Amino acid sequence: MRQAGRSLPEYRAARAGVPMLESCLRPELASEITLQPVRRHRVDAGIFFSDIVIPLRLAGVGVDIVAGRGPVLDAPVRSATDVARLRELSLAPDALQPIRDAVAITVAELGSTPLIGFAGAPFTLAAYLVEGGPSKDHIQARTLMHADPDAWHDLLEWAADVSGAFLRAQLLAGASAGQLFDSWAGSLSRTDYVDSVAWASARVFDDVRDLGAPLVHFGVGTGEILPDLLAAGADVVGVDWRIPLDEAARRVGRVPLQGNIDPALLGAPWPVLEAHVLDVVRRGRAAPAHVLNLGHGVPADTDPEVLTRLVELVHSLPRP
Ligand SMILES: Cc1c2[nH]c(c1CCC(=O)O)Cc1[nH]c(c(CCC(=O)O)c1C)Cc1[nH]c(c(CCC(=O)O)c1C)Cc1[nH]c(c(C)c1CCC(=O)O)C2
Repeated sequence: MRQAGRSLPEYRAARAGVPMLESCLRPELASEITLQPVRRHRVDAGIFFSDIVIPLRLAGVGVDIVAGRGPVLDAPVRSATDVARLRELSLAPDALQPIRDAVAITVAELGSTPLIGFAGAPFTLAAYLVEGGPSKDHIQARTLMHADPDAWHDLLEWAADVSGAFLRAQLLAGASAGQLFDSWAGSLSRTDYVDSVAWASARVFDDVRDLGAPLVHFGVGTGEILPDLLAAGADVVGVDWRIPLDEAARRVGRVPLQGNIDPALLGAPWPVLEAHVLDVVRRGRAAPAHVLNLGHGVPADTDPEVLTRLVELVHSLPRP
């Protein structure tokens, strides 16, 4: 349950006075925040507390996370010249040390509970880099894709390499699985995804495949491209809340699925949420395996008791 920590008072206490990206780069703090929701909700795996823009920051890109808004760049990357300047930046071997340290501390504390590592997919990172911040339709990024295909290629290649290094560092330090978040891939036509984006996500998976960890590929609004997310090299396909898992299984074939509780229902009365969770579990049986989670992040105002109760409900169900 991504950003489960954000709804916790202990998260807000730990983060008090520390900027978001700074908290990701203090290994003891990042580890503590990763462990908080695992301790409280007794979920079956933790997700590493970090952010998709951390490898950009560590490579020297001027980026910050503005509360309530998201990642904001000092200077957007709009032209071939901007891309060439970006490509002069790279991750120094030592730059990822705080990430390795945080993962190592966390894995030691978690014991037999697995840790999921993650990275942002090149398109989603490019969407932030080109737009300079969060945007609705990622128009400028999608324009650059067609206006200057060579610059687009070079931008995605660079993003794939820093993201791949970020994910690889987590897996080498002890994370048990890796998830690639292409949060904004749903804004692309299928043709654009297949022709101009999928190769770069495949490049990230290729960077870590030799490590043998299961790899999850997730995007928001990606019902039309689920088979393409699989084809990029994933072992598991993540599904948002928009299509039911039995339909997702029909689209991707016999592949493990992850998903897809609608985050909006966390604020609904318990019987409504309970019926929804049971329906998700029932439809998930159409896949050969199902990793139950939310279709997207936990809303910050979610009552933590609801999350704990949801986990208890799922643990009480008979295993297939
Ligand atoms: C697009 C994206 C980002 N970051 C991430 C994505 C991809 C997943 C997705 O589709 O949501 C991924 C991410 N971000 C974070 C994690 C770590 C795991 C976790 O805490 O759940 C993960 C896996 C921490 C975080 N990343 C962020 C927070 C919230 C910080 C806070 O409010 O305290 C956390 C816990 C901030 C962030 N970072 C980003 C956004 C859009 C925001 C929200 C801005 C806001 O609304 O305040 C970029």
